[in-house]
Amino acid sequence: MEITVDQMYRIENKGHDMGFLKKFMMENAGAASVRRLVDKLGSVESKHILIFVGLGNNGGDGLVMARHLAGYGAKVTVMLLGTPEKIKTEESNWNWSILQKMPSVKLTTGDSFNFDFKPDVIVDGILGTGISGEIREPYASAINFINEIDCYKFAVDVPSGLDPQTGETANICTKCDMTVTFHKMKQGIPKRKDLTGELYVEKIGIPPEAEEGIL
Ligand SMILES: NC(=O)C1=CN([C@@H]2O[C@H](COP(=O)(O)OP(=O)(O)OC[C@H]3O[C@@H](n4cnc5c(N)ncnc54)[C@H](O)[C@@H]3O)[C@@H](O)[C@H]2O)[C@H](O)CC1
Ligand SMILES: [K+]
Repeated sequence: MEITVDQMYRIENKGHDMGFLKKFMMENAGAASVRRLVDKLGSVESKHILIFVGLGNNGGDGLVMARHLAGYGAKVTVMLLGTPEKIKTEESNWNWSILQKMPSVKLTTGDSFNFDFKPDVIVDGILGTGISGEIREPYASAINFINEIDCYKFAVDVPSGLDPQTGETANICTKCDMTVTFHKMKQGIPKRKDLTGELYVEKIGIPPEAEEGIL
């Protein structure tokens, strides 16, 4: 069953109000994404993984992935597209503060993408269901950078720039090899397999009762 983006937000909020907090949904989203990635690649040990994170909860899922991937022995670099004070939600902030205590993960911020390594994998945690309008900077430059590099590309929830409701793209959009979306498929995503690559839906622990009155 495919659902709308509006239904997804309402289910998420209802689950949160039931006490299954968004930070737990985010944890499960990031963990499920890493499991899919590790299943696909076999091992990520010693692989250079570059994770682009936006300031919303799509970025928060990317921060969770950074912690899990470090646990699998990957060399993880996080590129936060903005300054830490601008991180929008409590759950993303919480995950950022954990990474600040983890020297195994390199944290970078800003809009200059001069890395001293060639990534084996890029994780796109820039924009998810919160996208609106044309892509603004520095997100636009990050999306262009991702599309110009030759490596394996993983999209968190939806390739950034793709509207998960309509399947239409903004001015630019990442082209990925795998996309993992959460809870249930959103209507626009499967229309664009050319951008998502392999597409999976993962449960993130939201009680089915949170759908009552919404689906
Ligand atoms: N489905 C679930 O139950 C869960 C989903 N999770 C993840 O959360 C994101 C949605 O998070 P949200 O904070 O609502 O939105 P985004 O991260 O997509 O974007 C937020 C932020 O981005 C800015 N923005 C919007 N449009 C543009 C644009 N065109 N150019 C530049 N910047 C833009 C704007 O400021 C927004 O505030 C979902 O996709 C999942 O990945 C949860 O982690 C767990 C539960
Ligand atoms: K994304």
